[in-house]
Amino acid sequence: MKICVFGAGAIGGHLAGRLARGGAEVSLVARGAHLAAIQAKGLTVQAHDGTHVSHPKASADPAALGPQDAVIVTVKAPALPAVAAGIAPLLGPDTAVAFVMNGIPWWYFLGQGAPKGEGLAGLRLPGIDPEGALERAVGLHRTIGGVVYSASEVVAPGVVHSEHGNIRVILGEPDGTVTDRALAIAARLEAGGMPCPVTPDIRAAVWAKLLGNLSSGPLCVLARRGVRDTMAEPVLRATARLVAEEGRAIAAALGVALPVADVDRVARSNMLHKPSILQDLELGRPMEIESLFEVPLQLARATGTPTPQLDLLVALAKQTARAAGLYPEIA
Ligand SMILES: NC(=O)C1=CN([C@@H]2O[C@H](COP(=O)(O)OP(=O)(O)OC[C@H]3O[C@@H](n4cnc5c(N)ncnc54)[C@H](OP(=O)(O)O)[C@@H]3O)[C@@H](O)[C@H]2O)C=CC1
Ligand SMILES: CC(C)(CO)C(=O)C(=O)O
Repeated sequence: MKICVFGAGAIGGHLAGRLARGGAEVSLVARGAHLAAIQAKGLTVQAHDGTHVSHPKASADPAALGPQDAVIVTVKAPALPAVAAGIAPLLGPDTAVAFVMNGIPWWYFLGQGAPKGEGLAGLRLPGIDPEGALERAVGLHRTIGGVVYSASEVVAPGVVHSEHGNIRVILGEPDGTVTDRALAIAARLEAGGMPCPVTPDIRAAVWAKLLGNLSSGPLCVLARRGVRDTMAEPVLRATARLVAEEGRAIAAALGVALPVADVDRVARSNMLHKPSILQDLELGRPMEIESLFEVPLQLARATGTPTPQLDLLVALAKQTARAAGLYPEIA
């Protein structure tokens, strides 16, 4: 099975390594020093189950890789317009495109399985897919939703480190059907050591993961410390739980009933890992503020859900991003 990972940084690198181990004909789109290192020395993935080096075909130019059976998109959300502009050469008539990323995805309100509430059905999210470029370039018919649990970082060009063994990808079609194409990608990931259930309710999986990003992201950005160090301050751990509860309330208002256990899980999180949004701040890279924080808050407003903790923390996180030149100033 030919699978291309578009944006093979921390997560994409980890997945590409797993796919290679699982016997897929894997290629990747990357750039800069990371690409040069992969081309020269291969892709190294350091994980709980060992260090694995693979040699996938790698290019900055999708045209050099050609049509695929599946593409897995693992860029940060601000890079999605570039994916829209560049993905065409990877697409054949039946190519599936799985978006395995954090945050509210561009397709959330589209298609059969989407929320039907007033003002929500068919809602486009221009903060995530400006001018619908991705929807046009990929289309809902190709799209598979994805969520990933893997605390990962590019620790040197060509080298991805993943912190713990509690890893998994969850795939799901936006319309809730369990398709052969999703199962085929999942089988390749599983063969490479990445558990990969295919769910009929990918929107619930999106929110269950997002609770973690909401509860730890803004606080770690403000503290500029990893999860464990940030949450060592008891008030901040208590706040993380309140924020997760607010996220759960937004999800509920959209028809996604998450168990309290999801709040418990994220409120207990004790990983050393610096959330990827903090990695971006520290490295001066565009931050995923829209898909992780802003859109959830817009949905809170649209559904009349109070989110006082999140309002304050996201406002402060945005100011931090602005001070670093990584988020637009208020006009
Ligand atoms: N890191 C983590 O622990 C986790 C991250 N996630 C989510 O996974 C997604 C990916 O995050 P992560 O892997 O950390 O991000 P990274 O920044 O590490 O990886 C994205 C990669 O895509 C590359 N890229 C972006 N645009 C292009 C382009 N046009 N052409 C070629 N390469 C491109 C980037 O290159 P460059 O660096 O040059 O911009 C980078 O190497 C995000 O949604 C994130 O929130 C989810 C769970 C955990
Ligand atoms: C912190 C973590 C692992 C989970 O919330 C994450 O998703 C990220 O680094 O972006």
